[in-house]
Amino acid sequence: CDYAFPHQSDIPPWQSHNHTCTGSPTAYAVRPSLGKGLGVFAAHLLEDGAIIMQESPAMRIEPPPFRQELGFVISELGPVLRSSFSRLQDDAKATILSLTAHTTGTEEKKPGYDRLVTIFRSNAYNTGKDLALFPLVARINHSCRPNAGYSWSERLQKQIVFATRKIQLGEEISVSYVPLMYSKADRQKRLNQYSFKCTCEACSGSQKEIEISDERRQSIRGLFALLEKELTLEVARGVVAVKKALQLAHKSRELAKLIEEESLPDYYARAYRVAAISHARVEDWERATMWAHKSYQAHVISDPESRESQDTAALTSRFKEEWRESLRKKAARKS
Ligand SMILES: C[S@@+](CC[C@H](N)C(=O)[O-])C[C@H]1O[C@@H](n2cnc3c(N)ncnc32)[C@H](O)[C@@H]1O
Repeated sequence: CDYAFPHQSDIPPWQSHNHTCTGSPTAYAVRPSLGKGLGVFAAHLLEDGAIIMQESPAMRIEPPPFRQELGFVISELGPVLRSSFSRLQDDAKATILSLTAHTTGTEEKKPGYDRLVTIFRSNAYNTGKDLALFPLVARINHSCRPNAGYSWSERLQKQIVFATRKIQLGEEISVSYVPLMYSKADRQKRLNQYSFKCTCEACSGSQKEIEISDERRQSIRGLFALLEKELTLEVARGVVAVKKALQLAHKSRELAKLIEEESLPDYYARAYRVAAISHARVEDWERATMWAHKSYQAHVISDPESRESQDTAALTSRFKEEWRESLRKKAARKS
């Protein structure tokens, strides 16, 4: 049972230190997407985990405080944007101004709104502490069942977009703009910021399909809340605690299954980590190792040196060691 979990060789070549290529220029093509303006399409078959884009920000700002309920206050955001924009080279300014400014038709009449604010609001990504514009990534449309994920790489100082399942030649590449653990109606409320009615696969199914999807997403939210509340690396001891931990381990598998069934790649790494720790609590080291490694694989795509990659690599090694030790003890008892 000496399974190999070769962390280093799991690192995609484009993420290795001596790899200088910035991603295949032919992985995607930007062209019109019916009813959505421009979109990004696969220029050849993309395997799960394949890099699609790596892009440096054309503009990056440290935003004013995010106000609960209000979001960013335009009177605070506008001056920061204008000041940062004024310092850019002319070609960067032109690229930014060429991005689509999606408006609701009423807000541009509000004080402080201008084209730059609107462009930022409809195209910017959060990199953790900053807001940034990536002109190519900005052409990727939204789906509530996306086929790609994105992540800010602190090491590369780039936004990475990668396939989260196999993407066929000519298929549109999509990411999610909003948290996906909500019902169609709630997602649409959040998408109002981008002023479009989502017609993705998850939103345009039959009434029955939408109900099933809404229920699944609600269960996913509930399971995360339940399991993350109990997440500890301490092994459960005593009949009652073990019984409860076994139930939670079972629920963690249910969570991973629901997320895979609903195709929500943004949550894979998180759900697999929850499953790993839930199985470690009941000393099911084989499953704990397998889930930890799956979580690591989901994290390492975007940045092998991120805190999350390091954390899940460490968990995998630790659980693998426990697994080996438990097998040794079992063999000793038999002999
Ligand atoms: C970040 S931009 C994406 C690229 C944009 N389509 C373009 O032409 O530049 C976001 C805007 O694209 C459009 N969009 C994105 N996803 C969409 C979807 N699923 N359905 C309809 N429109 C969408 C909306 O107008 C939205 O405000």
